[in-house]
Amino acid sequence: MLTKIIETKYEEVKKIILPEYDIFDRKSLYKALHNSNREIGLIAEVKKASPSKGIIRQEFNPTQIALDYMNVHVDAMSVLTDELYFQGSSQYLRDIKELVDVPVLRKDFIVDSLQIEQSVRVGADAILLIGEVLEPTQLHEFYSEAYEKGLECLVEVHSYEILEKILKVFEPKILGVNNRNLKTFSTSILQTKELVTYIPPGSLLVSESGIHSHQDLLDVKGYGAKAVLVGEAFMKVEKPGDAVRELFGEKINDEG
Ligand SMILES: O=P(O)(O)OC[C@@H](O)[C@@H](O)c1c[nH]c2ccccc12
Repeated sequence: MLTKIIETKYEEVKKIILPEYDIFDRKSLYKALHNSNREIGLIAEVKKASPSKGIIRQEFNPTQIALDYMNVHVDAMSVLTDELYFQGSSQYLRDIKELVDVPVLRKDFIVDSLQIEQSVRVGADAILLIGEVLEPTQLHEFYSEAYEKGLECLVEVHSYEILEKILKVFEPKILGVNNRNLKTFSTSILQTKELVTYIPPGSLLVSESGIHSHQDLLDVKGYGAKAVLVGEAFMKVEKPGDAVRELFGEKINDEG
């Protein structure tokens, strides 16, 4: 599946028409997670569908979801912009960026530097770079290019093998362990536990995917994650904000 997604990306990149340059007030993802409102940083995801789960949220109103996330003070938001496989859109990201005052991560499969410029112009504060998709030197080039343009990167890996290769080249400031194997789609939060000892002390560790319960949250925090990236658990329920509070074991009262 990953191979197919990447093939599609290379085709899409050929057809990119860059939007007009616009001015956005960039926010730091690193700082937001580092100075989290909670015991562990939270990136809340806005995602309608995925190749592994199909449609996750039928009634999908991205700005409404973003407002709901704002109400419960998430530290950052992740917006899927891939259209074909995740039913996302860069327009969703732009709309959300204009509405919220937390950093917005563009969740897509970056394979070409044109997509970085596109991310700048649609208002992203950060982009995702996937270790399983890019060669380490290429990833590092994209990383530097993004930072030069005022964007930050979440560098994601699933396996130790890929992490090791990347760390030979550089140490990303924000490092994500994706608990989901992008080839098989199976998730296990133990992936975070397994890789945590190899994460450089200067990198902020984000545990991504497959976090559903308060216990999962406590577990990854116990392993040493400094932040979590959660999508499905919030998207499945009518009010994503309620699910945020539930995940953190916070009391939900009707007035709030
Ligand atoms: O919905 P979940 O299991 O909470 O996962 C969120 C996020 O980690 C996941 O959407 C994701 C992580 N890495 C990705 C790369 C591409 C697309 C999506 C992803």
